[in-house]
Amino acid sequence: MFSLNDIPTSPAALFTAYASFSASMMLMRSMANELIPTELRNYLTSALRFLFTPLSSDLTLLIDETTGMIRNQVFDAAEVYLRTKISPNTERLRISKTPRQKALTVAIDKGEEIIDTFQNISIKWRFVCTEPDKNSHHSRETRNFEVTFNKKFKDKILDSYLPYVLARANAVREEEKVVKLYNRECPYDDDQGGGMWGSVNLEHPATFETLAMEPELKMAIIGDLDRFVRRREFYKKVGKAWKRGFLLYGPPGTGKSSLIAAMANYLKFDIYDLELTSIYSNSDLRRVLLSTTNRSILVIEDIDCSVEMQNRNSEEQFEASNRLTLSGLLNFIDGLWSSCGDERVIVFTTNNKDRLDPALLRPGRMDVHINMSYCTSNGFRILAANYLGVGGNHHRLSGEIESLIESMEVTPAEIAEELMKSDDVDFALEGLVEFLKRKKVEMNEKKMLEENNKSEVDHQETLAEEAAAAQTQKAKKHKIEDNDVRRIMRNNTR
Ligand SMILES: Nc1ncnc2c1ncn2[C@@H]1O[C@H](COP(=O)(O)OP(=O)(O)OP(=O)(O)O)[C@@H](O)[C@H]1O
Ligand SMILES: [Mg+2]
Repeated sequence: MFSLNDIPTSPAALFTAYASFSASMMLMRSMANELIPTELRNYLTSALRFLFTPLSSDLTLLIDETTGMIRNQVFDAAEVYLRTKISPNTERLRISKTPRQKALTVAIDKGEEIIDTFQNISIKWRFVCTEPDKNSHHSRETRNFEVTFNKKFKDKILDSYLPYVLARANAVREEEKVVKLYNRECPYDDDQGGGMWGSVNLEHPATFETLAMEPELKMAIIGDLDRFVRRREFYKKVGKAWKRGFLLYGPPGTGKSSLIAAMANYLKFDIYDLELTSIYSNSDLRRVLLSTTNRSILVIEDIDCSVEMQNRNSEEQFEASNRLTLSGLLNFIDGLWSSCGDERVIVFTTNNKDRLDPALLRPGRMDVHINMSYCTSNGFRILAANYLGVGGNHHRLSGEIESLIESMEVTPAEIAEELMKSDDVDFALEGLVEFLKRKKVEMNEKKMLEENNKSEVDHQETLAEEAAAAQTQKAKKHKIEDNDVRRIMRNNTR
């Protein structure tokens, strides 16, 4: 029998009693672990906890990592959201980084708590992990978040706070998104998500700020892209596929590919670089296009050269009837995207707009045509700021450079190449002046040569024309002579 006299009073006795109590608890726990299956044990623990917890004013929501086989989006969002809420009081953090990531991911560790406030409501998050059952091969660690707050705010938490967490997480993901470049030639895909496309991170640093283009044109393109991504409902209302086509044309080195990279970096859309010459049939094309994702840019470079795919010999084709043609491609892209693609941008580039198939130019096909042309003074200023860190118009040589640029055809790529030759501003700009002058002389010489050639050709043509005229005259004369002969002969026979 237990009596009050049995209660230990001295510290030593208290310690001994506590030690023996703990030992027997541990023994009981380990016996229970062996005898009672995990599920039942978990159930009993939570039932007992529920029975013995005094009625609380708090409510706790459980957010499991998965729902059945599928990941729970609220869990994933919470994980991202809580990364932004880590306070200096947090004691343990988990750090990770995949090869693709640029920065470390910092996340809370199991058992850690984070206190958040939303509209003056205090919300406690706890990250809970349960160990896998050692006796079962299939069991794995389960992870969930517990969200605890005052019961009276239940509706506000469910209707406003959790949607807010989801939206914030999406925004963070957008910010952190690494734009990818998919290419069918690329042999690997780190994320294993590209299907038949290999991918690498798009490391192209081009942004709209660094692009040498007329500011108005730049603003117009940015405005167009902004409008496009905002207009989901509009496209739905008018029954059009939510896509936008761009045709970029201009000489090599004027920034067509750079503009595509700038668009991708701006929209945070992945790029699918489609090499049409590697596609042999419509079914091939369908498979490839179907494996691209929404919110992406499909790029077909040098479309005028790709048109030559029509001329491949029939042995290379799987079947003649299945042969890939440009208009087939366009119809297919239109059809496909009308039915299953959302928020797609398609960009064609060409060096020769005049050589393009009219099917590509007809209204409604490529929504925006952009002429990427030779460098202007404005373009030079941007390049000088990018490459040398100077406001291009503040240098003693700026005036000379700008008037040279305005008087000739020089591409941004050529200017960029010159500016890269030295870190020394004076040296680089002097080099650029030299280059521009040399190029101008060469261009003038070429022009003169062409003109000479032309006048030589003209002269030859004139000579040829004169010779032809003389020949005609001669022929006519012969005729007259002949006629004369005939007349004389006729006269003679009379
Ligand atoms: N408008 C520009 N603004 C900034 N840099 C540019 C511009 N145009 C060209 N460059 C520079 O020149 C390089 C080549 O340009 P880019 O590949 O974009 O030209 P392109 O028009 O696509 O040429 P191609 O017709 O040969 O494909 C770029 O990497 C960039 O450094
Ligand atoms: Mg290019």
